[in-house]
Amino acid sequence: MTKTNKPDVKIAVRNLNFFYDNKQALFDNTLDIVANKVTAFIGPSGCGKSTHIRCYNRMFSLYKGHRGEGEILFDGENILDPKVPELQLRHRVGMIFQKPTPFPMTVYDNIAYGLRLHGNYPQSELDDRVEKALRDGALWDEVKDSLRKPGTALSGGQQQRLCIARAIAVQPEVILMDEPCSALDPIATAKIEELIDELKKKFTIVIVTHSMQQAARVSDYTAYFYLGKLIEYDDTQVIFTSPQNQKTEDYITGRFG
Ligand SMILES: Nc1ncnc2c1ncn2[C@@H]1O[C@H](COP(=O)(O)OP(=O)(O)OP(=O)(O)O)[C@@H](O)[C@H]1O
Repeated sequence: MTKTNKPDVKIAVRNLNFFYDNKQALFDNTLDIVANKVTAFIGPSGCGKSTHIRCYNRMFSLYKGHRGEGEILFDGENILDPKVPELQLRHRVGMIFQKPTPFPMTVYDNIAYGLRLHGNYPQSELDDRVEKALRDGALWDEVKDSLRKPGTALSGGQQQRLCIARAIAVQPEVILMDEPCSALDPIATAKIEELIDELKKKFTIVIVTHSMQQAARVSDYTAYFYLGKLIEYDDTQVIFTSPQNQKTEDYITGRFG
């Protein structure tokens, strides 16, 4: 099922096809990402989940020969159009990767980096914004006495929350998360999941996950991909309790994949 005509659609994807040179990786993907909700992308390895979300910030444009066709309407504007400036797009769409990627600098500077890039704040305001981002990233209490330590000295789970805090510091509208917990233990994973629940009040979140339990726990909507095609997209509860497509059912019941 494809969700259409929702008043609070943040990203409307229409007939998205994607090519790595001659190899087609996505086929006619059409779906709506609803604002201030969590949408999970699930499916077996290599089915195009990462390829799909990376189109939302046009990350592929870094590579010659990788191209997306169709439309990705972000608040109505087609962000596949090269006329939409990349810097502006990456400001609006934050991204969290599988492995935490703190910059090789202090905890403070990890957050301040993007703020300095996008604004010219006096020191006291910069301090306030860094603190707010770390609070919103559920990390402040753990790092407030070690802001001058390297970000890379934090634990894996803390590093991932640092990356989330860094992403939200510049106040994006959408946060993409590509398997954000796959390198984390269950306790660190639980903290990120709690945080996701909190963040959706302010941001629209799209998460790629290999864990169906995680998709069921954190998301409002779930999209099932297979071989680059969007097979089914619906309320998470529907996908996990009464999927309409046999392929989805086979996947979520573990008969396949
Ligand atoms: N840089 C690339 N060059 C060529 N083909 C690629 C490239 N990246 C991905 N692919 C191919 O595109 C298809 C979709 O890959 P993608 O990484 O999007 O899938 P995925 O569902 O996110 O997989 P996983 O769950 O393993 O991360 C696969 O067939 C993959 O081999």
